[in-house]
Amino acid sequence: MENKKIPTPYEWAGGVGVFEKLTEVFYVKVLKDDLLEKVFRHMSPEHSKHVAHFIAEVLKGPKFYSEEIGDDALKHMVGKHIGKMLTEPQRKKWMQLLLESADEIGLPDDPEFRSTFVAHLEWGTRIAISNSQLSENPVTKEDHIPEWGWGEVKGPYEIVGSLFRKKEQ
Ligand code: HEM
Repeated sequence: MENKKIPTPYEWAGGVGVFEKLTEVFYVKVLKDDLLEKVFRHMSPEHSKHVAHFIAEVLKGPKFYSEEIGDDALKHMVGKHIGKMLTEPQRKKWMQLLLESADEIGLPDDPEFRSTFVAHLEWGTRIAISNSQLSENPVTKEDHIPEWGWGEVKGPYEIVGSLFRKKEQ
């Protein structure tokens, strides 16, 4: 693995256009969904792009969302969920539709990428539900937008041939 640059999950996914396409397809589904339509019917025109840019930034892409929103980007994002009283069935549906959209647009489906991608979303949606029960924004100046790497599975960049090949020490 010497001298080999490890791609970020963002790069592996294919760049910002892929994330924008993902959320575009996702919100078409959301607005047709019984559980989620009422949650998102008043979303801002930039919402889909902002969510795409946030996820791209978390997966170690360029700081699109931070640059668009400014210093308080995380507080702004969390603030959008505060008081919304989102439910677990809504969260589950959000996950289901997002992952269906991922398959539809051909987001990489190798086990390593999907594992880190789903891990982030599973974590993020649970935080969103939890924040939505609050009436005040808990984000402080010390908090920052998370960064999500490859995690324990290691990346597909290490896998040539068998998925289960034993790694050289
Ligand atoms: C990993 C999971 C999630 C991420 C990354 C995420 C990301 C975001 C971002 C970046 C915004 C702010 C958009 C902007 O600045 O214009 C936002 C707003 C919002 N999110 Fe989430 N979110 C997640 C999960 C959820 C879930 C599970 C729900 C509901 C079931 C939800 C409901 C909303 C709503 C209602 C808004 C406000 C929409 C608007 O007024 O424009 N989010 N989300």
